[in-house]
Amino acid sequence: MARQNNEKGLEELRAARRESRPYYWFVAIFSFFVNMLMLTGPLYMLQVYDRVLGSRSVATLIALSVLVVFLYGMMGLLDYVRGRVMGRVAARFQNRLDTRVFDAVVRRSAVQPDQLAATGLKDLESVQRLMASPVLMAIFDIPWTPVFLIGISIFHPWLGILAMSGGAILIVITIVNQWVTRNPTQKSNVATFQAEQISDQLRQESEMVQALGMRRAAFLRWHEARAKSLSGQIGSADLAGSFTTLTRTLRLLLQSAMLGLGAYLVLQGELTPGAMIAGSILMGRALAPIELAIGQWTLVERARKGWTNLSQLLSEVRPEEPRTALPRPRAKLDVQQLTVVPPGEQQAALRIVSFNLEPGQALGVIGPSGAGKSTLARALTGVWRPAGGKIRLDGATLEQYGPDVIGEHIGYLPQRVSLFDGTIAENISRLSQAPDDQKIVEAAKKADAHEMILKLPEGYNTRVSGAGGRLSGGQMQRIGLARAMYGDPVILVLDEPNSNLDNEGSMAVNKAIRRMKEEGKAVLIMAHRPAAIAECDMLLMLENGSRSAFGPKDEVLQSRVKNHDQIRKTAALPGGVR
Ligand SMILES: Nc1ncnc2c1ncn2[C@@H]1O[C@H](COP(=O)(O)OP(=O)(O)OP(=O)(O)O)[C@@H](O)[C@H]1O
Repeated sequence: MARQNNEKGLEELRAARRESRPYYWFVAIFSFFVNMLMLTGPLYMLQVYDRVLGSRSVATLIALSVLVVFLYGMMGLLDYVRGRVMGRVAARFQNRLDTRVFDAVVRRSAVQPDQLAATGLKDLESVQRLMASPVLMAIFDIPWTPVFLIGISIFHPWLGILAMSGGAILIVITIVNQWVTRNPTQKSNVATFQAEQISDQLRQESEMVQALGMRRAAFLRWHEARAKSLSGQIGSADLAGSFTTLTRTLRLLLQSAMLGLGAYLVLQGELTPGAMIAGSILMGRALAPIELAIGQWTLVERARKGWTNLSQLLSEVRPEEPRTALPRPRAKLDVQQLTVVPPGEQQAALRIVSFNLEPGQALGVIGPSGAGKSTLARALTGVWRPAGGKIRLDGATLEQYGPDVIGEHIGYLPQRVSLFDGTIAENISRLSQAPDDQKIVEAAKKADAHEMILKLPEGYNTRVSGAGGRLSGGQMQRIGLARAMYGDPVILVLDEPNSNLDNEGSMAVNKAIRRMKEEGKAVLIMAHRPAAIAECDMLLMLENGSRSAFGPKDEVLQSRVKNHDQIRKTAALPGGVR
């Protein structure tokens, strides 16, 4: 069932892997020669024992040795080249999927920040690591194992039987290893991930941890997760280690057993001493790839899990369809019967809400905490998709524009502004590859942040961090407003713009709203405070996710006052509302 659901993602991963098919052939052909050249050692041994020692010819020994040096040199070269090719194939695979996986991670994190989203990029890296590792090369070598085993059988059938039984035991150990280590490895990976998450969060909130005297409690919480992760890691390393030791010991034992059996056959006159030594070496070569695979099983297991996670992520977050480019819209917003269900929730946070906004208007969205104001802002900026109803910008639904284009047309100032590591200019230009200085300054001026930025030590080149660094809450909000206005959007969505602002800051926001209106654009302001709706012409009241009033500001306010009076009067009557 899960396989079925992941089919689309699997197909994408396989397509990316298929792109390097010619290189796999190249590596397979190189592997053929490498494995043929692996016979150099046993054949040299055979010749030295059976020919050189018999004939006592130094010249033959020198000639053979020169040949062996050359052949080993060739083998080393081919092995090195195939390793480099696979390293590049792995990098190519990762490169091909980087954009797609990154996009899927960002889109999923916005609506469902779960483990699948958090580990997406690491999952891709784990697959890439396996592809570039010697384990994958071992897969190209494993088909040669039977060939070597047959080679041993040619020396003597009994030697062949012993080698094949040894090989069979190793294969059984590989299967048991995979079966036994899968769960502990996965559990340990999950525990490690949780410990990392806790430490990341505590680091980000270090100020609060310090200020509230939470250091000890925070440490204990992290330590508990860390201890779980460590014990998980030790457990799975112990398990993996015991299998590695078991296989290594078994291989050494088998090699000696081969020698012992070979010696017996030599004594019986059924085998030459050269064949005895060569058989033992050949068996070592035959079983080496299996031993390598077992030794590196954690890598294989991590990549396998990564592959499954990626296929699920890519199946659930499908690529965006290419869209026909639409002309720059007018500031006409039409919201019809909008219902929004927060990701992972059953209950709608907005229910059948309709309203419209014309160019040159500002709409205040007010209502108590939890009424659905931020939910509306997220839906209008395309972060959360409507579960029902439509949002139309100048006639076209938001999906018809595509997420990046929507960002250009609808500027958004979230309730909690956070900046990215970089300069203020880079932040205002939304980390654009080709930032336009003129547009940056223009946006800052519109947000009335220009003077404030110039006063900072390095002006627009002042570096800031995720949490703002040296900036105050109000300064961050003004830079957030400039970022929202970068690129001249037609609609501006401001979620609680005044929450961190002083009087001057609030006036700056009001000025920005006035200017947008004069330019024929539209603004939506989600607000608690009356100061924030001073510039609004229209008012939308939300209560418990539903529209309780919508219309010109004064009318809505008056009707609310009337209602209020009415309620008060009713309450005053005997038996009225108490
Ligand atoms: N990410 C989320 N996941 C699940 N539920 C959410 C999420 N965000 C908001 N909600 C729920 O949606 C409802 C509306 O929340 P919303 O943030 O839109 O309210 P709000 O009017 O903006 O409140 P405030 O004025 O306090 O910011 C709440 O019941 C809240 O619990």
